[in-house]
Amino acid sequence: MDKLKINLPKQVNEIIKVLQEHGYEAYAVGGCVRDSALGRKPEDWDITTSATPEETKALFHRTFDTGIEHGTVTVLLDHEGFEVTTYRVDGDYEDNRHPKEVTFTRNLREDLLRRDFTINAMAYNEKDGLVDVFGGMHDLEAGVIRCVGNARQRFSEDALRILRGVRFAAQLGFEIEEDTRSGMRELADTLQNISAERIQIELIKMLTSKRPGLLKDAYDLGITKQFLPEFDQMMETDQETPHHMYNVGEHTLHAMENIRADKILRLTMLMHDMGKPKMKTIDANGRAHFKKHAVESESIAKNVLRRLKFDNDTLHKVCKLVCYHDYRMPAEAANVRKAMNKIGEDLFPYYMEVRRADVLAQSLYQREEKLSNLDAIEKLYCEILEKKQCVSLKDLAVTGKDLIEAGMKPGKEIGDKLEEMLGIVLINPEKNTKEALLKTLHI
Ligand SMILES: Nc1ccn([C@@H]2O[C@H](COP(=O)(O)OP(=O)(O)OP(=O)(O)O)[C@@H](O)[C@H]2O)c(=O)n1
Repeated sequence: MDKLKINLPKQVNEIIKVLQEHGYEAYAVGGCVRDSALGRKPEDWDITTSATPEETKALFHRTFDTGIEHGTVTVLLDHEGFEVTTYRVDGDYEDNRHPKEVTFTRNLREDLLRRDFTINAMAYNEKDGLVDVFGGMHDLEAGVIRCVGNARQRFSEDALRILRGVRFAAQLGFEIEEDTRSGMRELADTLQNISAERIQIELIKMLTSKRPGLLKDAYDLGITKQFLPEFDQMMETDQETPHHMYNVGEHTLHAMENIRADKILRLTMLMHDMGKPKMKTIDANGRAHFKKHAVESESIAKNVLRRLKFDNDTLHKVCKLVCYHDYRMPAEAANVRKAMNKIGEDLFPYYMEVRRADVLAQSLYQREEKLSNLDAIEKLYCEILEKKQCVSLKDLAVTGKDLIEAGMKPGKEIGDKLEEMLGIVLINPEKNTKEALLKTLHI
């Protein structure tokens, strides 16, 4: 266990050695040690040291203050930046905009004790090898997420850790240890104090992990209620229809697991049915209906994405896909061209993935028909691309300028006419020539 050998990047080694030569301790720490032990390539390398930020800055030519109030200095070597943080005893991992008072220490063990989970509380350098005082390697091997020391204390230091715990379980396929779980449950409501930006980062990491279905665990622990009560409502809405075998929330979890790990796709599946709880009606036969739920889901998705401070590009794409997730059509080329126009050429392939994942998370009722309809639509879509057929104004054979030259007055009518011509071309692609389209002007 303690023979773990990590190939530290040469700059990390150099920073550690310079600090050591000047009488300080220094180690690679946290996620990079965890990922190396798992045989994964770390995303970034963090260094922890007994030197204060001022002492670190005095030893390197090029540094800048990344989060000096948190004790973090970035050292630049070979045009790359490496974060070097002074040992700390407070577990304050808040974003830099809301710094709390931070206490530094010269003791590595105390620093590790304040980290979130045992698997994230290991340090490494070439001189001492692995420093693993809280059984991180044991938990990595056993596949366990366990808080370092007292779980309630760790979560009180930073409530985001409650969500991080589920995120790591989802990413690594690990189980959450019992006491850590009960700490999460007890303190779940303190997640309310965490900024939307920090929640968003963890949520995306979790949704794009190999087990997005673990959101169910977050629901069971009272976690989703704190920042995504819309998901709880779905978990509490049954679907009494032959098309479904799960309630709305469970269907959502399956739909997420049936689609590839892409941020836009997973967010779309998470929110595609959020309008169902509100739109549910039951007919005289006891059968549930969810008319117009897609439009309602779109409006809820917009609110949720704004609340969680997502960027406009993500908001636009996800809302569009949510709005069209239930858009069905007979598999005929003209319908597919019209749908490509409505949904957008860039989003249409996503739309097909969304439809398929949705169907696969439904009951077997009419599944074969639904899937063969999607197969046929996909085939038509490929043919349309191959033949480079026009599905939007940018590929129309005439422009506004052509219409003016043909005698039309500049103004709104030009736009209307172009749309009308596009309508013709979507039905009959062979009419996409200047000659054929200008002829329609004189009818
Ligand atoms: N709320 C937090 C955030 C971070 N950490 C500590 O800081 C390290 C680095 O945090 P971060 O970069 O956020 O996460 P990683 O563990 O590196 O994981 P990932 O790269 O997957 O986000 C963690 O390993 C952990 O030791 C912590 O104790 N509590």
